[in-house]
Amino acid sequence: MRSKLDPVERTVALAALPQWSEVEGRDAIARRFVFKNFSEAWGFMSRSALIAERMDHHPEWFNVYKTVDVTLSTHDAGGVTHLDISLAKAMDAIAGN
Ligand SMILES: C[C@H](O)[C@H](O)[C@H]1CNC2=NC(N)=NC(=O)C2=N1
Repeated sequence: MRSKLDPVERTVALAALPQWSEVEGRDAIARRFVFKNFSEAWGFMSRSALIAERMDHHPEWFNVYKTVDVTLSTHDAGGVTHLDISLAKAMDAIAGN
């Protein structure tokens, strides 16, 4: 779980996450979530935080009003692992897409 995905695993995993993209110059994936207002954005962050804590795997994120920019990478592994893919899927589900 905490080892980097091989190139084939990575291609397959990212194909299932069309809203996420590779980060330039870093082994990480990122997505922007835009909600109706701050309350919706904060609700998303609260729910995501509970999942992240349960997974012991935490997002890097930046919130301004109704926008949440999320970057996922496994620091221990120095890149994208199955934990990032799982958390990305969970965050998509929480956001409803
Ligand atoms: C001790 C604890 O398990 C580690 O520090 C966990 C916590 N959350 C983490 N989150 C992320 N994104 N990467 C990690 O390597 C990581 N490591």
